[in-house]
Amino acid sequence: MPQLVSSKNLLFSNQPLVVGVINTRQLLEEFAKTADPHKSCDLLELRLDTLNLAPEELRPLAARLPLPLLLTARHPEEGGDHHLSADQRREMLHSCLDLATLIDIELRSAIDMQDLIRDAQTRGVGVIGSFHDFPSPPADEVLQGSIDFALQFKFDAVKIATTLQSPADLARLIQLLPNATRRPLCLMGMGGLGPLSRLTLGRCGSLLNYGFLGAPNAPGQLSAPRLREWLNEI
Ligand SMILES: O=C1C[C@@](O)(C(=O)O)C[C@@H](O)[C@@H]1O
Repeated sequence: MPQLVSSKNLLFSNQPLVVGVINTRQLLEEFAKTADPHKSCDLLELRLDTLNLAPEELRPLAARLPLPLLLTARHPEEGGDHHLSADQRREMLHSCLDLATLIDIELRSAIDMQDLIRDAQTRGVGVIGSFHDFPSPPADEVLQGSIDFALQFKFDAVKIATTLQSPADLARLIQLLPNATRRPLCLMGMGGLGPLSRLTLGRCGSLLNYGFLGAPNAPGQLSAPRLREWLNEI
């Protein structure tokens, strides 16, 4: 069954949600014209760093997108495009904050971006604290420490994306989920075990599960429609 999630209750969903990534102008234009996108995903992530559009170009298209929006302007050291400075990323997020349901801020930028984080939360925009560790999952203490930091900083959800080298790495992520009672957790693997991890973690309680709409923007992503379909089936 496709899920109809209102912006307000999104972070309280008791079902795994699928995030479709929009990272090209072509996809942005296509989805701005789509009347019924509910089959493929529950919300759309706009990768502002990859799109790198001026607000005058971006806003009219973003305003026509038919699903709740998650805005991301990724830090260059966590996979962000165009080597954007903190000021540029803050400005990108700020210029579209009124259109957002959620924004994603790396935990490493929490202090730099704290005014934006509190501004967003005051306006009812949920803020995800994220951590991307590409080559392999860090030690359990680092994973748990990131979650604890995010909770102390009052992020509304925590997201961790990391390459998985073995099934044991996937098991370590699964074990984090039962501790997530205080805030939603969004966990995903990348690499060869990425697809399996996204299904398993989604079904074990990971809230936001990313899939591609055009071409993958991370190794190990499934397409959003397939992720949606398989999560519904298992
Ligand atoms: O952080 C994430 C997760 C992601 O990297 C993935 O692995 O699907 C895709 C990114 O667009 C998003 O910002």
